[in-house]
This record gives sequence, structure tokens and C-alpha cells, in this order.
Amino acid sequence: MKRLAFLVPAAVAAWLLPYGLGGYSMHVVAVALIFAILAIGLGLTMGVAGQINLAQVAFFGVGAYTVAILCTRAGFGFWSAAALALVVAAVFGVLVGIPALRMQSHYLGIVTLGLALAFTNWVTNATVAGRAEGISDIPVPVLFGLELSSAYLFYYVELVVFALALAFALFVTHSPLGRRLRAMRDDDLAAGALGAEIPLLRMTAFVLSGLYGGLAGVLYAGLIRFVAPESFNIANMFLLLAMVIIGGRASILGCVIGALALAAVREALLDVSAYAQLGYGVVVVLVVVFAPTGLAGLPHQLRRLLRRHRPGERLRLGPFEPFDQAEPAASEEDVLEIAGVTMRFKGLVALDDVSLGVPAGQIRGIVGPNGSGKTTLFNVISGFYVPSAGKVRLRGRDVTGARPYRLSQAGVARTFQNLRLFDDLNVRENILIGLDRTRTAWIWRYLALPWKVFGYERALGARADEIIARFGLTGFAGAVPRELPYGIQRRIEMARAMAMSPSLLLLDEPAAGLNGEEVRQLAEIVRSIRDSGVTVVVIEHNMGLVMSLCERITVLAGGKVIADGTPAEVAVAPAVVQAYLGDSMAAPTETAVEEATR
Ligand SMILES: Nc1ncnc2c1ncn2[C@@H]1O[C@H](COP(=O)(O)OP(=O)(O)OP(=O)(O)O)[C@@H](O)[C@H]1O
Repeated sequence: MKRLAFLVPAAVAAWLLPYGLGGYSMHVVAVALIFAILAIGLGLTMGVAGQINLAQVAFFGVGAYTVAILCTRAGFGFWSAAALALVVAAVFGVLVGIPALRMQSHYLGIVTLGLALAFTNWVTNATVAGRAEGISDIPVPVLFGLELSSAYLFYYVELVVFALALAFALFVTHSPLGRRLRAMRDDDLAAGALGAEIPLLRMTAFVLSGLYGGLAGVLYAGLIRFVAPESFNIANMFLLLAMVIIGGRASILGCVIGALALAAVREALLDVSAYAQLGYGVVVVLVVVFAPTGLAGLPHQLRRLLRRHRPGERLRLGPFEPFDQAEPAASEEDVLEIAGVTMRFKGLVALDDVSLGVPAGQIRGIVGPNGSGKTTLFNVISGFYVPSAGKVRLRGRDVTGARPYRLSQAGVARTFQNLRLFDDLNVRENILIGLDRTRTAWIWRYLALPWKVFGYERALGARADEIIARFGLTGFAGAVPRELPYGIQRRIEMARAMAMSPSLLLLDEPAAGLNGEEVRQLAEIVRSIRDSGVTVVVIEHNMGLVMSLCERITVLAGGKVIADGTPAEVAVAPAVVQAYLGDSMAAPTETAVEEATR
């Protein structure tokens, strides 16, 4: 809230601005506001959701041309044409978003650029769009009987639309939806495993961008009352990109500041526009290299630099507070059943007819030499891979090939061998991603019932604080995971997985990189998780831990199950001894067996 305090004087200044400006300057300001709305839309896809979008200028054109065509060729009034233009721009957002379902990064950039070029090409050649000459007789918009023919009057309409558009974008980015979009930008695989419906989220980002582009186009058509292809060309797309990158693409306010600042600079450099383009390019490169978070990120970058030079107190991980014990499972049914699963990667068979069942409330260990298929098995269970053959069942329900977010919603949580925390989110936000169990379809509430979203966010916050305290992470709630020691990061990943209230928890090498004391605490945490009613499957190379923690162990070698039984049974199984003898990893030791059988 404190950070938004400057909005009040900014709003007053914006309201009074026309009193001190001449006609031409007023026109420049009105165009700058349009660019600011466009930049917010681009910030939502590129900055917040991490989707390369070079079609924003086409969304802009779709909005402007739809109004122009409907008003001049179909007899629509300005506002009804404007409403339809928003719908058309949103549909165009869906079309541009479709490639994002299959490709990312520069491939997506090329495709969206191609779609933008196709749009400019079409309006330059289509008779209905007035070809290269454009459409010039768009009627003056009339509002409450007032003709908005002057830039002064139109400015106030724009200002209100801009304020609402900005408020909505800030609301979305600071809500569960915005947090999910940022998590997707950071690591879409992990976000999917935590319940984010990645395809729908990507589409949502493009539809939002389409709406903001369309809105800017409608205002442009109302202000200039003339549309022509050159206003929506690639040069303007790159100007828009420069605005967003210089301002700070991940921050909505940064995008606005970048747009307003560059619109003013562009005006000042009109006489030397050929060199100005070069200048923008140089500034963009400098920003990307020296201040990747743009102007908006500078205060944060400075604060971090200052903090690094201040000797701070070393925060310690707090004690873990055990979960409440649950009643022992009433049914004997397996929570997880793997039946004849085979996973082939081209010529390589990573899993070969693997079958196993894990009953409710068990801690099951999966061990095996490097490359024996343990992580592949987890990837199949959590939906990252669709097995070449065989079935995966959860409480008897066939979930083979289900997407990670569906499995997450069905109660499967996992951690990763190489830790996949969201590094652009702080620890509390990481936990909040795990806690948020809503479907993307829930987003209609953002428009219809925004107060419900605030209420939900508050409830999530309270639960996040509980989990953070339970896992002894209170001192780190506001920290960025990558700046924390490895042992703490492992604890955060475990807390994030438990935030999902899973019924099945898959832990992939949770003891990797931990010291002796941390391994002891890990065992205590896993036992408490099991006692709370969660079934746990753990891949681990630390044999002492596996032997003491797991009630039953499945041993994989070369993608096959070579042994399955209690720790004491598998430790002496000839096939296991044989498999481990050829590996650099230590075989289950006698001490470990003794420990397990004690
Ligand atoms: N996406 C993939 N494409 C091709 N091969 C893969 C893929 N994923 C795994 N593999 C191969 O499958 C085999 C099993 O790998 P996996 O990571 O499951 O082993 P692991 O038992 O988890 O090993 P580690 O203990 O080293 O983590 C390896 O030979 C690996 O190279």
C-alpha cells in the first residue's frame, strides 16, 4: 500500500495536466497514454508471464481497425464498435496464444512476429481496411451528449480508462493468478507440478495482452480518427519493446514509466528520428546488460547492493514442529500402483516393465545405481512423461498420461533432485504457489467478484505463515531461495510440497547436499509427514537414511525391478549385491542393515 501512495499525487497531477499544456503537447500526452496501455499489455505477457510476444502492435491494430471498419462500413456507433473491437482483440489474443502451447522462447518470438507481419500485410492489401491509404472518416465519439473532438476532452476519457486498466493489471499481478504467471515464467515444469494449468495460463496471458492492445487501439481510433498500416508496423513494435525493457518488463508500473518516458523522448528527437532509433537500440542493450530489471528494478538492485555490504546477523533455521497424527489408514488399498510400466527414449529403455504397489501410510524407498530409472519413474508418476506401456493408478483410478497439474490436483506432490524453487518469488510466495489449489477457470472472479479474490488471498496468506512457522522458516519468509544455503532450500521445497496437502509425496534425493544433522532432521520431518496420513515414496542414495527410514524398498537396476522387500531383505538379496558391485556407489552396508533391523 505504501508503495502505491505516490499514485494519489500522480493522479492529481494527471488531472490538472491539460491546464498547463498547448494543443500539440496535449496530443502528445494523449498518444503517450495509449502507448502506456499497450505497454501494460506487453508487460503482462512478456514480463509477468514470460511469453515472448511480438504481436502486441497487431492487437493494437486489430482494436483500431475493427472500430474503423465497423463505424465506417457497417454503420456502428463508436462505443458499440469499441465493445466489439475488444472481443475481436481477445479472440486474436487466443489465436496468437495457440503457438505458445507448443513452443517457447525465440521460436515463439518468430511466430508472433510472423502473425504481426501478416496483420500489417492484410490491412495494407484488403479493400475493407482501406489498403495503404487506411480509413480516415471515423466518426467523433460522443459521450453523455458531449462530442469528444478535442484532445483535451478525449484525454479525460483516456485517463479514466488508463487508471482502470492500470488498477486491474496491478490487481492481477498481485493476486494468486499473477503469482502463478510469475511461477510459470520462472519454471513452467515446477509450476505445472504444483497445480498450475500451464496451457490455460499461457492463453490467459495472451488474451489479457490482446484486451489491453485492443483497448489501446479503440482509444487510438477515437483520438486520431484515422487508421493506416504504418501506425501498426514493426518499427512501432520495437519502440514498444524498448519502452517495456527500459521501464522494467516485470513491473507494470515500470512498463508505464518506460512508455511515458520514451514517448516524450521520441517527441523530443523527432528531427533526428533516424538516429533516435539507433539510440533506443543502444539504450536497450545497456539496460539488458547492466539493469536487466529496467528502471523499475533499480531501487531493488541498489538495496541489494547495500545489503551485501552490511554485515547482517546470520539467520538460523528454526525447529520443525511435527504435524498432528492422523488415524491409521482404514483401507488396505494401494495409494499408488504401477503396473507394467515401460518408458522408452528412442533406443533406450529407461524403465522396463516396472510394477510396484505402495499402500497408504507407507514410506517406500526407491534405490538403485545411477541411471537405473528412478527419476524417470517419478517423472512418469507425476505426469512429466507418458509411459510407452503400462498403467499408473492412484487409489485405483487410472491416471496414466494425466498432465502434471491434474495429478497435483489429485493429491500428488513432488520435490526435485536438482531443487526447482521459483527464484523470482520469495520463500513465502513459493509456499503460496503450493497452497493455491484453484483452477485457472476460476479467473472469471477477477472481473466479477474481485473482493472474493482478496479474501482468498488473505486466507492463503494465513495458512502460508502457519506452514512457514511449522518448517522453521520464519526468518527466511521474505528471502529469495537462491540466496539461501542449500539445506534451507531443501527444507523450503519440502514445505512447498506439503502446502499442497498431498496424499502422495514423492521425494527425489531429499538428502543430497545435506550435512549429518540436516539428514537427521529430514528423517524426523518425513516420519511426521507419514504420521499425518501422507504416503511417501523416496528416491535416495544415502543408504543409512533409506535403511532406517523406509518400511519397504524397491531396487531398480537397468530400468528393471531387481528386488522388493524390507530393508533387511533387500540388503542381502544377491541381485542387489551384484548390481551395486559394478557401481561406484556404496552398497547397503552391514551397519545400515543392523540399524534397519534394530
Ligand atoms: N528425457 C530423456 N531423454 C532421453 N533419455 C533419458 C531421459 N530421461 C532419462 N533418460 C535416460 O534414462 C536413464 C535413466 O535415467 P534416470 O534419470 O531415471 O536415472 P536415475 O536412476 O534417476 O539416476 P540418478 O541416480 O543418477 O539420478 C538414463 O540412461 C537417462 O540418460
